[in-house]
Amino acid sequence: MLSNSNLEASYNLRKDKVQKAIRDVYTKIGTSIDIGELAFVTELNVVMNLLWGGTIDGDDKQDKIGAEFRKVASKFVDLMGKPNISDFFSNSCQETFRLHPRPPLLVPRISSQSCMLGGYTIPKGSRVFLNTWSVYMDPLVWENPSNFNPERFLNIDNDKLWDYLGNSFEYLPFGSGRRKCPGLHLAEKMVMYVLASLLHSFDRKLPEGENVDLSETFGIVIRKTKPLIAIPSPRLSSLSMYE
Ligand code: HEM
Repeated sequence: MLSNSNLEASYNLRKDKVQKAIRDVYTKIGTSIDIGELAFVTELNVVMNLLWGGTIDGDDKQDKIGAEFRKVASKFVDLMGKPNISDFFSNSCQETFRLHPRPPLLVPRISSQSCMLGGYTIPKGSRVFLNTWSVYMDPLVWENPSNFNPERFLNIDNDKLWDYLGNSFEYLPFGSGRRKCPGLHLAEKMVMYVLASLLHSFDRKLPEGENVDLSETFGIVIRKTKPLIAIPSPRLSSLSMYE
């Protein structure tokens, strides 16, 4: 829309609007004029004319520009209504916590009284391990559970609150109840902040001949079997921005 050729094509329109502004000012000689408002209104008039097109009689080019502007503007409005990159980023963290939970089992609990759970009797005093990893990999709970799909957390069609507070039993990356992770708010912010800062500040590549290997080794916490080694290079325009 604002390419040189399009601006060139709208030269007559711009000239008209500026001339009109000059004429207006001329009629107000000797009085005070708000220059900022004048410039703003003139620019707005040009844009509005481009937006609705066909301002200059019989000039096809103007119609084309108007149509193009409308297309761009409607795409923009459409985009504004959609979840943005920051949603996608936090959804990516949520999905990472699901697909790669740090502790596969929550802290063990002891049942304070006998109860029935999923058709099983849990006698009073039993030590209970909650295997959240197997919940996250259960196709009855998560569609295509082994796929990395941040969009599943977008909450568009479902009323689930996918937060970290431990209220949805399908998703407990920081546990639930009185023994849930006391570091959750710190961890939530730091993971996002550190990851976003790294992505913003550096490009990265793998060492020669290496591939990304996501295999994991089970334990009290799940670890990557092979550490991820990446070679960073600066992305920001000036080295002083890293100080
Ligand atoms: C991404 C980072 C982290 C994850 C995914 C995570 C996850 C968890 C999980 C699942 C539990 C078990 C909760 C339960 O059984 O209900 C837990 C417990 C715990 N976490 Fe974290 N955690 C993280 C970071 C932290 C940090 C930063 C701290 C401290 C500053 C912390 C301190 C603790 C402690 C002390 C417990 C034991 C709580 C208890 O048994 O009462 N964690 N964490």
